[in-house]
Amino acid sequence: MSTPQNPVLVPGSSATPTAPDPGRLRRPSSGALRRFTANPLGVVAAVVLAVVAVVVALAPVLPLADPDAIDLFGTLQSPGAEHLLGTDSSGRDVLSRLVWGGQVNLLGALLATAVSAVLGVSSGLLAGYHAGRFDTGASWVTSMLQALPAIVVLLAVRAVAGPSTWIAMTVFGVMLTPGFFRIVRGAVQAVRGELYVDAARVSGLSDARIVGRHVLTVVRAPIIIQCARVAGIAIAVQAGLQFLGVGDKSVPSWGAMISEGFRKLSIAPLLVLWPALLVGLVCASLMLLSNALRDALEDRGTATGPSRRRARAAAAAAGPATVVLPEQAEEGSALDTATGDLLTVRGLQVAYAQGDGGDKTVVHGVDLHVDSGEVLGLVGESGSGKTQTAFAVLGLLPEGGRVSAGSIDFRGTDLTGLTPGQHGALRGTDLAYIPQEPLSNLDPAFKIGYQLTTPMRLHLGISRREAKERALALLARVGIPDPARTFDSYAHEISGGMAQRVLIAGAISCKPKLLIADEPTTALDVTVQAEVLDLLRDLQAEFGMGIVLVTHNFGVVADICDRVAVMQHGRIVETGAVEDLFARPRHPYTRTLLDSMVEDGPARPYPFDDDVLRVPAADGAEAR
Ligand SMILES: Nc1ncnc2c1ncn2[C@@H]1O[C@H](COP(=O)(O)OP(=O)(O)OP(=O)(O)O)[C@@H](O)[C@H]1O
Repeated sequence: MSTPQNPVLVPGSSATPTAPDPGRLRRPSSGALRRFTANPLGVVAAVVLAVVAVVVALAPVLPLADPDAIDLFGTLQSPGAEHLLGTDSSGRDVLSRLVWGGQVNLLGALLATAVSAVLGVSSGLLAGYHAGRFDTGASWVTSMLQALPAIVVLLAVRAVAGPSTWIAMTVFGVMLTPGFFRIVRGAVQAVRGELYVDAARVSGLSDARIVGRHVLTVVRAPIIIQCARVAGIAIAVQAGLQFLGVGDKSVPSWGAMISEGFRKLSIAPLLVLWPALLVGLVCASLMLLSNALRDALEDRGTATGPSRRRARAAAAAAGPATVVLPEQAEEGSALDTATGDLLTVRGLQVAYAQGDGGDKTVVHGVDLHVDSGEVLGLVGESGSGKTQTAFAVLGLLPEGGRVSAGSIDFRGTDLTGLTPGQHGALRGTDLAYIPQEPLSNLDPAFKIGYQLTTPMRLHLGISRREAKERALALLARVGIPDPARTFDSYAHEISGGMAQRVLIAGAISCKPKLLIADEPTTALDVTVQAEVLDLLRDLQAEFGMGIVLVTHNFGVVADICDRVAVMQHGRIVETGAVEDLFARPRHPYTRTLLDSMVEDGPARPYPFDDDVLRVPAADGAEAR
C-alpha cells in the first residue's frame, strides 16, 4: 500500500484563509445562516455593504446633483440643505460624487475579485486534482506573481495602458490569483487523498462530477471568504492609486476625492472625511463580513476525525437498489461479450516508474481465475501484492503504476486494452469494490442518502424519489435496522459496521458481476466481522456474482471462500480449493500462514467438516 497522504494546508494569513480539513467540513446548510445571523458584527457589516451597494447602483435614478457640474461661486461649501455634504474646490456636490465614485470603486473591486477568483479557483482545482506538470507550472507562475510588487506593476500598467480603472483592476485581479490558487489547491490535494473521492471514482462518477460534488463543496467556504477579503484589498489599492493621481481623472472616484480633501485639509477638513469614512467603512465591513462568513461556514460541529487514504483503496460507492432492479442491472452491463468465465488473469505484471527511468515491478506474472458465483480468497501478508492485483483489475492503479504485461479477461474482454473511460464505465456497474475502511469511504460533507442516490440517478437516469425508494430498500436489505434514519445521517453519525453495510449496499446496487472486497472486515470488531461476512455470503448467493476477497486472514477465507490463491512477493505461490489447501498446503509459505492462523485462532468455527480442518501445527500435533 502507498504511504498515507497528509493534507496540504495553506498557512493562514490576513489575506489567506487556511484551507479547511475536508474531514471536518460538512455541507453548508441552514445552520450556517443561523450562525451568521447570530454574529452581530457580521450582520451589521452585511447591512452596511448592502446599503452602500444599493445606493451606488441606484445613482442614475436618485435625485442627485450632476457630479461633474462645476460651480465656481460655490466652492468648498459646508454641508447644508442644497449640498448635504458640501461642495469641493470646484463647487461640485460631494454627496453626488461619492455615490457616483462608488460605481467605479465597487465595480473595479468586483472586477478584480472576479478575475482572481475565476483564474485562481480553476487553476487551483486543476493543479490540486490532477497534479503533474500543470501543478508544477501553475505553482511556479503563482510564486512569480506573489514575488512581484503589485503597486509597481500597476504603475507600469498605467504608463503603458493609460488610466483605465478596468485594465488596472484586471491586472490587479491576476496578481491576486495566488491567494485563491493556494487555498483551492491545498484543499483539493487534501480531498483528493480522501477515500470517499476514490469511492466516487469507483462508482463511475466522472472527474468533473467528483470535483463538483466532493471537492467544490469543501472549498466553497474558503472561496467565499477569500472573495470578501480580495474585494476589500482591491478597494483599498484602487483608492490608493487614485489618491496618487494615477487613476482615471475623468470620472469621480473615492481615492481622488481623498486626495483633494487631503490637499484642502487645513481649510475644509470635512472634504477628506466623507470619502475616507466611506472607504474605511466598506473595507472594514468586507473584512468583518469575511470573518463572520468564516465562522459561519467553517464551524461545522462534530469532527469525523482525519481520514486519509490507505493507498488507493477505493470503495464502491452507491448505485441503484438492484434488489428491486434486476432487469436494469442486466441491461446495465457494459460488456456484451460475456463468456462462461468471469475473470481470468494471465501473467499479470504491475510496475511503477522510478525516478531513474527504470521500473519497479510489484506484481510478477499473476494468474487467477474466478467463475461466476465463486468466491476466491486472495491471501498473503502485507505487501505481497494483493491490492495491486485487485486495483489492476479495477483499473485504479495509483499514479505511476501500470499493467506492464499480461491480460485481464473479464467476461471476454481484455481490461488491459480498455481506455480509462471504458474501464471507468465498468466500475460501479459490472465491477464493484468494497474497501477496508468504511467510514473513510463516505464523504463527511453529504448525507448517506445523497451518496447512495446520486450514482443511482446517474447510472439509471431515475428520479430523485425513485432513487430514494430504492436506496431505502437496499439499506433494509443489507440489514440496516432503521433505513430512513441512516438515509438522513452523515457518516459520523453511524457506526463502522453500519458504514460497511452502506458501502456494501452501494457496491451491490448495480448487481455487479464481480465484487472485489479488500479486507472488508479488518476495521470492524469481531461480532460485526461475522455479520458482514454472513451478509456477503447471502448477497453472493442471491446475486450469483463472483467475489475476490482480499485478506490476510485464513479464518475469513475458511468462512466464505470457495477457492484461495496465496500471494507472496507479488507472485501466486499456491492456489486451490479451500478444503484442499487447508488440508494439504503444499507451499512452505502457505504452511507458515496457516500456522500463524492456528496460533491466532480462526475468526469463528469453520463451515465444513472437522476432518478437513485438521492441519499440522508447527510442533507436529494436529490443530484446528
Ligand atoms: N504507489 C506505489 N509505488 C510503488 N510501489 C508501490 C506503490 N503502492 C504499492 N507499492 C508496492 O507494491 C507492493 C504490493 O503492495 P500491495 O498494496 O498490493 O500489498 P498488499 O498485499 O495489498 O498489502 P496490505 O495487506 O498491507 O494492503 C508493496 O511492496 C508496495 O510497496
